[in-house]
Amino acid sequence: MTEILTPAQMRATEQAAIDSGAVTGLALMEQAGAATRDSILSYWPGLARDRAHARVLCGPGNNGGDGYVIARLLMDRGWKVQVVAFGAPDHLPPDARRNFDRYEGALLDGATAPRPFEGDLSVDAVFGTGLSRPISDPTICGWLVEHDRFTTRVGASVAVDIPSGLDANSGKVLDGSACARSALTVTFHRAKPGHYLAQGPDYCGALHVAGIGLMTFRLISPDWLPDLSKARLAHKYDHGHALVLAGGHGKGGAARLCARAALRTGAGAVTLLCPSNALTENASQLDAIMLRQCDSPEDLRNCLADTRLSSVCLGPGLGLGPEQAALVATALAHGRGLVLDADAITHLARSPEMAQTLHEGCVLTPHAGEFARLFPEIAARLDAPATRGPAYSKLDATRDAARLIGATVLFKGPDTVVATPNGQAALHAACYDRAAPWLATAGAGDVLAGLICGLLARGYSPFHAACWGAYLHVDCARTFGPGLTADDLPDMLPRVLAQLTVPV
Ligand SMILES: NC(=O)C1=CN([C@@H]2O[C@H](COP(=O)(O)OP(=O)(O)OC[C@H]3O[C@@H](n4cnc5c(N)ncnc54)[C@H](O)[C@@H]3O)[C@@H](O)[C@H]2O)[C@@H](O)CC1
Ligand SMILES: [K+]
Repeated sequence: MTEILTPAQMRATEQAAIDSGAVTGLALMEQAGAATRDSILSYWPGLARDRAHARVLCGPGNNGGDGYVIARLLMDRGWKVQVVAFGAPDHLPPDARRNFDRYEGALLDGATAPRPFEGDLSVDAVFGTGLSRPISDPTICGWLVEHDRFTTRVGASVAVDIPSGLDANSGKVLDGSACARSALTVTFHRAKPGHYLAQGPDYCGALHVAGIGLMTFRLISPDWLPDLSKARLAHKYDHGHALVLAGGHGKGGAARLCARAALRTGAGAVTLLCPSNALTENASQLDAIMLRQCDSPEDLRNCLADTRLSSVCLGPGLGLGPEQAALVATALAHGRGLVLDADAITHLARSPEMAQTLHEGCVLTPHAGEFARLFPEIAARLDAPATRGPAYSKLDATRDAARLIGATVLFKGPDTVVATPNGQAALHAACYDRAAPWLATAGAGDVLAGLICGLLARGYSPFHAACWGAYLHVDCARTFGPGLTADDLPDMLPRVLAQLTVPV
């Protein structure tokens, strides 16, 4: 399903992101310009090679501001660029004005008579979603006619956000307005109705929808999950190798639950690492899962030297002593996909230096208590009574935590929120038709950590592994139903996966 936003919804999304402090209008404009440049270079690879000559028509608003960014970025690549500027610079909105000032190339006043362009690429950044009335200014109309002719004659032309003169809401050319066709339209974040309705497709040419770093927040739903089947001819290590660290003698149950879940997600191999005093205990309870001794950070380093290892999980039943803290530090130094749960989170909370070594490959899976230990100020803000709307939410808290710590955070609960350091976020709410009250059972969290570790091993991103792990976790619980214990969860995965995947 591809979501479409009306221009008003798009403006509200941008404004909300700016108001939240997550991004500035200037940063969005820079991203919009960079995304357009990237689309140009990928759509016309020949131009990318040849250091082409571009003309950019820049309007009096923020669409024009995008145009100034594009002009600068193409010049940075060695292109020859000419901007045709409409409207007085002093009347440009602030972000567009900043980019007008940063552009140091050739500039032609848009009030001069329109002339044909003999270069390689023409860019229409005259009006975007701010178009509110027909374009009637004869000189602007003349320049748009030139752009339209260039599209027919040369072919390499781009509309920024929407062809100027086209209404982004209806796809209609405003009555009596000039409107220029382009070969390619690059719009931002989401397509608008006008790209698809009425005359829209005819004027847009091809359509690229480019991300500009706007935060999104989605519900984790089955239509979002990938086909988790295994490739027919693949080798086991093609599906990754997960490593799970276990605690000492008598403490291995949590790690075994975690390892079983990781293997059931389809990871090619799972190895449990444990101290020598726990080898017998674990050996007597594991078959498909490999077992290896680990009594020191040196042992862990040796193990991590195997390049086939694609993810690691630490925390369930690990222990809170200094030896285990050293293991967490060693795993973090290795930079692989890493799930940090339970005791590993406590080690991070105790050592700000260690927390600083977290990286983008890490997923932290705190429950509310662990979250409060790791992020006391954020937790206090979340726990404070909501006296005014909009009140600080679990979504806000998880996003702030992920940004602060520089890793993906999955904040557990019946309402589980996943967020990344760049503000991407998703929610899995085990309520309504997804309620899973039997999931409130000892060891369920260890299984979740294992699911995420297995998906990381298979090559999914930390964000997706966390989101899909949360979804599978609840599906397993719902599939088993009443009487569920954590041991049952991994054994439910085959049934859950069979419903999600295309049978081979
Ligand atoms: N708001 C944001 O944060 C972002 C906006 N972006 C760009 O900004 C565009 C929207 O910018 P604006 O809202 O400044 O609007 P536009 O740049 O589309 O239009 C500028 C202004 O021209 C005036 N105008 C409308 N119709 C006219 C006409 N027929 N003749 C003469 N003047 C007319 C209006 O006062 C309008 O505000 C988007 O399409 C997109 O390209 C991007 O930079 C991404 C971030
Ligand atoms: K435009």
